Parts: sequence; C-alpha cells; structure tokens
Amino acid sequence: MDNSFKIYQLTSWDKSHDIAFSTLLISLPLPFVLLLAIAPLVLVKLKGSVSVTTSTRNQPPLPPGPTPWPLIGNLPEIWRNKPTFRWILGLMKQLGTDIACIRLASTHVIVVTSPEIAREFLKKHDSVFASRPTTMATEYASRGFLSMALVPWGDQWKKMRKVVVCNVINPARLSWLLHKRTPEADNLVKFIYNQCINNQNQGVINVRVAARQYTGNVIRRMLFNKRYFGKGREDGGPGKEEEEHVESLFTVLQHLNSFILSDYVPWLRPLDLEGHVKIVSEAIRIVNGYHDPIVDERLREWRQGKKKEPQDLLDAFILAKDSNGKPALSVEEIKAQITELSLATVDNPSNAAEWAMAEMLNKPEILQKATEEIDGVVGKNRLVQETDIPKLNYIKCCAREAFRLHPVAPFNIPHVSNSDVTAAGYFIPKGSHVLIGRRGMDPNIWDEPLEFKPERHLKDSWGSGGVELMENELRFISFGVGRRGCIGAGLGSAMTIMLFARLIQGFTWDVPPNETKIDLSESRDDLSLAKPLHALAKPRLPAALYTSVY
Ligand code: HEM
Repeated sequence: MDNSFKIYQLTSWDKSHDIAFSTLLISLPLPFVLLLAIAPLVLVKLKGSVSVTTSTRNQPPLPPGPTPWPLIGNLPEIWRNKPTFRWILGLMKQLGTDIACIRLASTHVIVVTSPEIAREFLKKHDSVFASRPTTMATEYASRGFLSMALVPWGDQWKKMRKVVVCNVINPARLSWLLHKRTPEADNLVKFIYNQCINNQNQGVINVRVAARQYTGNVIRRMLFNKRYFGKGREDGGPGKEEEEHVESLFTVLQHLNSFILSDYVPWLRPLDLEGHVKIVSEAIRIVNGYHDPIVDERLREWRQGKKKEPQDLLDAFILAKDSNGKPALSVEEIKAQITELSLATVDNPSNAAEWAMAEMLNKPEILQKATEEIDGVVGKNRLVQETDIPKLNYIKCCAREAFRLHPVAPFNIPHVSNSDVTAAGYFIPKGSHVLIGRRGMDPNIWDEPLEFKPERHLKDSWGSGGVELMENELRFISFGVGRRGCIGAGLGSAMTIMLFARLIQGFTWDVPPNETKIDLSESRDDLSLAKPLHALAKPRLPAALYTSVY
C-alpha cells in the first residue's frame, strides 16, 4: 500500500505518548496551541480549489473534493463552516459531483449522494466497507467499543451482533413482547386525550414530545419492563426522569458523528475545543445513571434465585449463553448494548412521525386519505393494532415518504473501508470514512423530489406483503443493507407505523389557532423540524377507547 494513504488509527487515544503530549498542550496557552495546529498553513496550499488526485502507478484518482492543506487537510474548512454536513453537501452541489473526498488530517472522508454509487459501496463492496470509525462520542456511548453499531469490524462486533440477533432483537422476541408495546401505544393516545379534555394549551399538542416519549416508553418497557424510572405522571406523560432520559439520548445522538477536530487529530481531545466531550460525557452519565442500577439489581435477583422467568430484553441479555453454557456477555457489555439499543430506537420513528404529520397538516387531502384508510381497515370502535399494519399501505407510503424526504440524519452511520478498493472508478484508500446521503433526492428517480407525495411509493413497493419501509435499492436510506444493515427494521417499522397510525386514528388534527400553515423549515444544525410540531388535536373516537387503556 502506498504510504501516503496510511491512516492514523484513532484508537491510539489512550496511548501514553498521546496523554503526555496532551498534558503538555493543556499547560500551554490556547493561542499557542492553535498556532501549533495551524502552523502547516504557512506552507503553500498545493493546488487550486478542487483536488483531483492522480497516481503515478496507474491508480485511479481519489474522488474530487476541496484541495487539502498539507498535513491538516480540510480541517480549517470544517472548523469555519458549521454545520459541516451543510458545507459538504453545498460544496458537492457546486462541484456537480455525487461523490467527493474531503481530507480531514490524514483521514479520507468519502461522501456519496447517488443511489448507484451507494449500491456499489454497500452491496458490491459490502465486506470492504464493513467497519466503523472510532470517534470520541462513539467511544463514550459504547463504553469503549463494547457494543455493536458503533464498533469497528472485528471479533467484538461479530460476537455482539450474533448474541443480540439470536437472543434479543429478532422476530420471536418481537412477538413475545407485543404485550409490552401495545400498552405504550395505548398510553400515547391517553396522554394526548388528557391534554385535549383538560384543555391544556387549548388542545394544542406538542407532537414532538408525545412522539419521543412514545419511543422512549416502548424501549424502556421492552428492556426494563417499566415505563417510568420514577413516579411518572397520572395523565400518561413523562415524569422529569423520562424527560431527562430521552433528552440525554437525543443529545448523544446529535453528537455521535459530528466532525469535531479531535476525531481526526486525537491528541486535541483533552482540549475539548468544541465542548463536545463535556456535553457527551454528561449525557451518557445521565443515561447510564438510569440504566446501570436496574441492570445491577436484576443481575442480583437472578443470582439470588429471586427471578425464575425472563420478562423483558434485559433478562434475555442476562440469560444469553455462549457455546460453553457460560454467560455470553459481561456486565459491561450488557450495559453498553442496552444504551446502544435505546439510542437506536428513540429517534427514527419519532422523527418520521413528526415530519409526516407536519407535511400532512399542510396537505389536508393526504391526511384525509390516510384517515380514511385506517377507518376502512380498523373502523372507529377499536384502536389500530400491529396486526393491522400489513393492510395499512397508504399509511406506510406516508411514513416511507417521511424517511425519504426527512431522514433523521443527513448521512448513514459512517462505514470504514478495511482495505484499498476501487469504487465508482475512484481509488478509496483503506481506512476511509464513507458517508452515504440518506435523503432520496435524485430527480431521475423521484419526480418533484422536494414534494411530499406518498402515492409515489404505491407503484414500486407493492409486493405480496404490501408496502414496506425498507429500501433495499438504497434510493434513500431507511434501514441500510448488508453486514452493517439495521437489525431492528421489524421493530422500527412497527413502532413508526403504530405511532403514526394511532395519532391519525385517535384525533382530528389542525394547524394551531391563528396560524394558517405549519412552518416546515428545517433546523440549521440537523434535519429535524426547526420548531417542534405543535398542532390542534380533537378526539374522534368513543371516549372509552382512550380511557379504558392500560
Ligand atoms: C425506524 C426505525 C429505524 C431506522 C430507520 C433505523 C435505521 C438504521 C440505519 C440506517 C442503520 C445503519 C445501516 C448502515 O450502517 O448501513 C442502522 C443500524 C443499526 N440499527 Fe437501526 N434503525 C431503526 C430502528 C432500530 C431499532 C428499533 C433497533 C434495535 C432495537 C436498531 C438497531 C440497529 C443496530 C444495532 C444497528 C447497527 C448494526 C451494525 O452496525 O452491525 N435500529 N439502523
């Protein structure tokens, strides 16, 4: 391999020379440190504004991208241009390319926005791109890379994926725990109903809070057999513990892959220049502060023989055995994986439901059609159930359209290449971080790509099982594909549809009084709605359906 493409391994973070160097740096005044960091800038920037690298050995070029500065690459650009994802996507538009290479210190960050190239990376070269980067936030969130989604390719990932798929997240477990998910769907309509009848905020509901608490409740119930860490609330809403839990999970998610300098220059981490170390460590401390005592107590109960029957996913983790009949996972691994599953569950379904509702409030004819579908399939004398999902094809089209137009993040979870490879005619060096755009915007595939048009999914997803939220051709990324594809597509789909269908079935929705339209502006820093969706809800089913729920 050409030495110029050697990648600095971030896992060297805790090596003693880094610590010593970092300690030295901390003791220096900040301006001096920055001067050290930008010293290479005094060197001449090598080329023009666009770099197209060619090789002396007939090697294909790197994908086009901004010319890197010597040593530090494009770090000054990502420091200056926040949020980085908007800068990268804007740059690619300017360059007219759907694959780009951004150099961040010695790391090649390859960004892909075309489905065809995405398929080449994640299908044709799936095994090459099966690793993950090691960032500050992924290290904290995974307790030092003990879990699955955030862990590089290797034995730890293989072990965790096998244990979780065989013992914890699979179709059998999903149906085993249906009786824990349904009460949370019931609680969702109860919580909104109570706000309506109490005329809280004149019936204007914060849909984001309701959606995020539903996803938080489902995963807490499935993992720990409880909705509330504390006393909870009579009206079905979150107590302060649940608010803090869900908020902290979202804080971690927002910082997981956020282009901070020290993810590319690890010795900068102790300086915490962007303040992310403080934010992420505090959020993880809060999350683990809720989870860990429950895990420890449950282990004690099993050891002391107080527990005999598994009741939830935590029990499934504890009872999982390896081929020698020994516990498959250490306590730390169980705790790491539980946090990761919580992170994986809360954001996508709630974001899709909130966006779909916002879009549909501005297009009442779509909302009307979705409501009619549920009334036709389910009627108004019982609440929609997971068993109804196969028949709710239009509802699924609306959710698919929310995933296409408003994914929870601009890029898929990053992949890392295990070896040099040529893809899409470009040289992709070993260790490259590959970011695949999640939005489905290609005008050759999607007519009027910026429009929310659920009908577009009726045509092409209508297989024998009806419409699905999976998108195997990667025309947008919902659950991904291949070795690192989502293991929770079944659960994630069920949660998204139940949340969304219960909102629509349970209430008529309107824009708040004194407003004519929902403001669909996107947040500057991520792809969420800039302002949490608030909408006027009115119950539309017999009162007993809201009040007789668990
Ligand atoms: C609508 C809900 C969900 C969506 C849209 C979604 C989407 C995704 C995506 C895009 C990936 C990355 C695929 C890749 O790297 O190419 C992923 C990975 C993953 N998801 Fe999900 N997910 C959802 C729900 C869940 C749930 C409910 C769980 C588990 C309880 C889960 C567990 C995971 C795990 C463990 C991975 C990492 C797999 C690995 O790296 O080996 N997800 N998901």
